[in-house]
Amino acid sequence: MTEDTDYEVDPENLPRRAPRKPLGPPSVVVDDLHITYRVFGARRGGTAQERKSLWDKAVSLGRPDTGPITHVPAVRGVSFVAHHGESIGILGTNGSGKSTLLRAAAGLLPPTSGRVYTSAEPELLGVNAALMPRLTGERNIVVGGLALGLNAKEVRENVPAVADFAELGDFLYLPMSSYSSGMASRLRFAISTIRTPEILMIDEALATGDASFRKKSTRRIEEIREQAGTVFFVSHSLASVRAMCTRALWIEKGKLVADGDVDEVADAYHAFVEGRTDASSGAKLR
Ligand SMILES: Nc1ncnc2c1ncn2[C@@H]1O[C@H](COP(=O)(O)OP(=O)(O)OP(=O)(O)O)[C@@H](O)[C@H]1O
Repeated sequence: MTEDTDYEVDPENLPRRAPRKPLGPPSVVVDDLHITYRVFGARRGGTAQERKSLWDKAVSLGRPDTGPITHVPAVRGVSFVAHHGESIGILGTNGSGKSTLLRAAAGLLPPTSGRVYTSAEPELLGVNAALMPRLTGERNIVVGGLALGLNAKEVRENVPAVADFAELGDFLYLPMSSYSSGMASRLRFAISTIRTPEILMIDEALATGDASFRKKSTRRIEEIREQAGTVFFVSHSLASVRAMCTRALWIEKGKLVADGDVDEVADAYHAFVEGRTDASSGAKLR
């Protein structure tokens, strides 16, 4: 077993994927996207290229302890077109660039080069989605709802349903700092899906939920997809990706090595993490 294949999720516990419908128009177009992080003062030395860059010298000026900037190419030339009505799993081993790709597609990271076009503002739901730990669950629902564009009346009307979906019980009136990670992650999911977003991006949000919550959230994602939204889902759980997605992108070392039917890509990825094939064999699926 490897850390990249989650055997804890019993596929029998997940609802069956709905039959595929004809796809709608494009919702997200990613064109030759490159994202390179710049890490300041990561180490002394650096390559000749790094030492030569005037920009790098300029930003290090006056900081004698700072080594040259290290460039971390997290996404390298990824292109794909997502359509309304698709749910797309993003697979890849640790550090392969999944979260970076998702954050860039959500407009939270500027491309180093390349373009991202979206038909609506994507809703990014992640384990780090910003809720406020000192506020109660109830206040966080209100703040989150307002941030999503609901009016005060709609927010008030939605509080009981969100609290119920997140299974908060009496914790609704306690600060979020007292919540377990599972409870906090259920609340994030419930808030982010108060209204049906056109493009929903989920980064491992379901990983901490128990089997029954995963079932419930999988159904909600299915509803969003059926209402012709596009769902992106980054997860290490192959079972969840297979259950929830119609298509999968597999990235390794920042490059897209496979893009196709979820079962075919998941099989190729599974064989790769089990050490039976190399990543290049997945490229056939593209
Ligand atoms: N803020 C950052 N600054 C510098 N490098 C980063 C930053 N965030 C990610 N990286 C690097 O970019 C690469 C891709 O990271 P990313 O988090 O996108 O991968 P991932 O596939 O989502 O990983 P995981 O499965 O472990 O969550 C990694 O080498 C990582 O170390």
